[in-house]
Amino acid sequence: MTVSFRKMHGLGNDFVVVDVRQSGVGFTEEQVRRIGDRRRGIGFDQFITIEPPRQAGATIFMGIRNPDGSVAGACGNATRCVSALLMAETGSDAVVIETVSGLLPATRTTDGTVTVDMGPARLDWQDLPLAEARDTLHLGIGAGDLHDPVGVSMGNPHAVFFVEDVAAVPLTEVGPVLENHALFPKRCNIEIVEVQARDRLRMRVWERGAGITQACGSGACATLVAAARRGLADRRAEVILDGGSLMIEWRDSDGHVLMSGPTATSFTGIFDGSLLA
Ligand SMILES: N[C@@H](CCC[C@H](N)C(=O)O)C(=O)O
Repeated sequence: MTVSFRKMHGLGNDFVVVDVRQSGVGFTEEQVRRIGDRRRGIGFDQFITIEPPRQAGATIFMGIRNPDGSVAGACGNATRCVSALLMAETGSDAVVIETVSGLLPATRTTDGTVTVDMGPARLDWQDLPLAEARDTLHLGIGAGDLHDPVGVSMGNPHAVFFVEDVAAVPLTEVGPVLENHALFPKRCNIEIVEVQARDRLRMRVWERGAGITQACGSGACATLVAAARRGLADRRAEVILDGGSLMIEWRDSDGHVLMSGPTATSFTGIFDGSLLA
């Protein structure tokens, strides 16, 4: 059996996308790790499966896995990429992506930008989850010069640290320490953020199960929410990541977070048998 895939990215946050709606093919944790090897496999920040929908109203179900094989509850950049694929397939400018965290409606504008309703920001300590009850506005932990992040769940956990200069933070050192902090029983995505203006935030990310990536859509959403909660930003802002910018809005009426940005396909291919053995 041949299995084809598509390599996509959103601002350099890259994905192997496999459509298993017809074949029903499944991938073990070991296979995902092998495909994720950037020298011996293909390499990706997230491995994405397009599956038949499980809930009424959804166009497809999207499975999300990190290079270490772990399952993730949200991936903003992949949601835009998969939405663009389905829009091309259906000819519609509106689709609904289902994940383990819920239904995410997406729309496309004439310039090709895709906007995803990432759902409500979840702010209770159980939502992340944390190991114990704490106010998510002040988690009170730290590493190196980083201290006291804001906790936000966008269907996956984020801890957002505010700093003077994102370039000065040794993210490869503090990232793994904070990702695996005892306060996070399911580990955590770590964002460091420099507030440049009330509508412009510069962010770098250490992703759970992936390490430093060029962009993290759910992390950009968590960043805006955290900055607004701390009174540092308005409810709509540009979030500038290593790979480019996303526009993020935390809607007043229902607390949903809207993320807008580009999508791209790099190439398509067919898995060699040895990767799936
Ligand atoms: N790159 C993603 C987030 C991917 C999942 C994350 N590493 C996790 O484990 O929660 C995005 O664009 O949101």
